[in-house]
Amino acid sequence: RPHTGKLLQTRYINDSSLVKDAYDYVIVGGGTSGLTVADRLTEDDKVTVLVIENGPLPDSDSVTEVRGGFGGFSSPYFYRIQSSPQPELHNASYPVLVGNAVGGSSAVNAMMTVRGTSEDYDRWGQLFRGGGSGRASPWGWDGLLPYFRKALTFTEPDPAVRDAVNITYDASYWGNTSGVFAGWPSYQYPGLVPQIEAFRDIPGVEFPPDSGAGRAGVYWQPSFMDPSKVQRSYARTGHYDGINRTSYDLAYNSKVTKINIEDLKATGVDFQTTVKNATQLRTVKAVKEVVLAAGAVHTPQLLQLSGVGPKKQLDEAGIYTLVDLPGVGQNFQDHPMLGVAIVLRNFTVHPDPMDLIRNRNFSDWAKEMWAKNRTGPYSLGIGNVAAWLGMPVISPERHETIASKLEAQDHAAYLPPDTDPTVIAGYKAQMNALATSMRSPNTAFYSLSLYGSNVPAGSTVFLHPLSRGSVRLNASAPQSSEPIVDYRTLSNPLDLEILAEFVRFTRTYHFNTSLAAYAPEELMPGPDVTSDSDLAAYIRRSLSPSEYHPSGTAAMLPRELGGVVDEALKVYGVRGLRVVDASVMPTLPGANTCQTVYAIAEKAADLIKGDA
Ligand SMILES: Cc1cc2nc3c(=O)[nH]c(=O)nc-3n(C[C@H](O)[C@H](O)[C@H](O)COP(=O)(O)OP(=O)(O)OC[C@H]3O[C@@H](n4cnc5c(N)ncnc54)[C@H](O)[C@@H]3O)c2cc1C
Repeated sequence: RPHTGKLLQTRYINDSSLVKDAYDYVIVGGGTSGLTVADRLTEDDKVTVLVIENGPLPDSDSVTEVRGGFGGFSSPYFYRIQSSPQPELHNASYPVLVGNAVGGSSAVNAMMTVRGTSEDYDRWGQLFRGGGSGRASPWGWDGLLPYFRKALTFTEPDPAVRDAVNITYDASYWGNTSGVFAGWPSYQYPGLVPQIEAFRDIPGVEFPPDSGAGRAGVYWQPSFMDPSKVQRSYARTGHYDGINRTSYDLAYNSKVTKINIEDLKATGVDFQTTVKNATQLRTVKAVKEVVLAAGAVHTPQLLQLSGVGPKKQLDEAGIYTLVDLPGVGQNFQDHPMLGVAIVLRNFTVHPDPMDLIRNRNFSDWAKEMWAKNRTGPYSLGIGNVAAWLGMPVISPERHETIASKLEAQDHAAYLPPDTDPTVIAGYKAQMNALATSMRSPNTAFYSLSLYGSNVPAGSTVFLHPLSRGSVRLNASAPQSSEPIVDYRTLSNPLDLEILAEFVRFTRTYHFNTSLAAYAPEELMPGPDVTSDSDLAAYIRRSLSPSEYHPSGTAAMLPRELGGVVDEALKVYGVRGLRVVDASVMPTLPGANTCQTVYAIAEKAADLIKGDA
């Protein structure tokens, strides 16, 4: 057999002949959620699990390095997918970034570790309870908080850095039992302090005690970083490497092509492994369950390829429909980003991030600190402080009007004409829930990360967009091509009105607070761009549809609301099949998605164990 002893020892498999015929659970996708669930299930040594991962096993500093956070678009560990042209954005097409490696998107993300507010998760429960209290739901804030705690091991920041810039946190919102770490860099820029303080001049802005408190406001958040190694901490390091269990196999460079479903029960999967340009085809059986963890772009693709999805679309692709489930691939959501650039001409707080380039003494010191003991500015990722604010704070004057307009909309008009009535009903329920959230200060719609330089802020992020996109098979080559990803950005025109309020609020933050003393000057969109129509034109030119948080395409919703999975994450109409990844989020959380994915996966593992 063409394998090496080394591979057997580490239990990473890249030769499918080493895969056994059957496992208790077959997990599709060795990413953030897949490895978390696999680790937890194999804590019982009688349980056998195979994880099948399409991507390679990276051995690269580009994955582990924390410096700067997001490593750019050119990583070899992304799928190569371009969105369909976006009609509301001058028909531009955008890269759809998702990780393609052991560790999935957790291996390539920007390492910001945040969770949404309590209302974000209570809303999930409400959608199952006709708008009633979501708090009582297993997926409400109270139901999820134990899993947020379980998902990460929190470590405290260095006291000197903490005191220098007033980092606040409350460890009671965190846990210490996971192999995935939430850590802190050993350096922060001093300019962050006045930039945080300026928010005190804005009515309604709160300063919650911790990023994990479930409350909107301005707060510090850790990074997905192993503080002792000062390296990325992710699903692979936390839930696979170093875990010595012979019951836990991981086949990489291996693509699942189909879920096998017999008599409406998932019995296993077909997959192909690429070894030295040769392709091996295999089938493996799942004695108990097949668990989908392929992410929000590929999980719906795989369901559709296996005959579970909207019948009309499957017919077009020549795929026999086993279960007509109209919600599969619908309800696609991501966080759009809009640049607003305002420079503070008199801001002279140093060192600042530009000094790494401009100031020789500072950059020499930074290099020395890093070389000596991995401390200093090079231990900083994308940043650790941001504002997460609700619409009553962002737009005290207009939010009520926008919420009322949302309730009065003919919601079907903003989905494609052939949308199934159940999916429309789900969209309406979501929009009504979001109209309520728009009136609450504790659902963050807007976020702005701070960097401590004379251009204080990054892009504004739209945390609860109203537009919904889709992921569907490419009917001309369903098996061999990537799915068609359509963000449908700005398809609900109220999104434009909300984004215009974001620009106006970002101006307020720079010009009407203590930052005004630093001589702000607006570079983008520019001081003359003030009317609704000029702002809309700017937004259409500048908006990016994605912060790389694809979600919602196998939504946990009642079936009559276009749902794909129930509250136990089981796919409607098929036994022995669950989804455990970002696809199940019915609405996005008002936060980057990775921490929520870990919490969903931790909870999923308990649900699966409970049924075994
Ligand atoms: C560039 C980037 C930056 C980001 N920054 C942040 C951030 O700073 N903070 C944050 O909280 N979130 C961030 N995110 C989002 C976050 O990382 C994701 O939401 C989360 O990791 C998704 O987890 P998942 O389990 O749903 O999917 P993934 O982790 O993507 O895992 C899916 C896995 O399934 C595999 N797969 C797919 N199809 C198949 C198949 N047919 N057969 C076998 N395997 C398959 C994939 O290769 C992949 O490894 C970022 C994401 C990206 C891409």
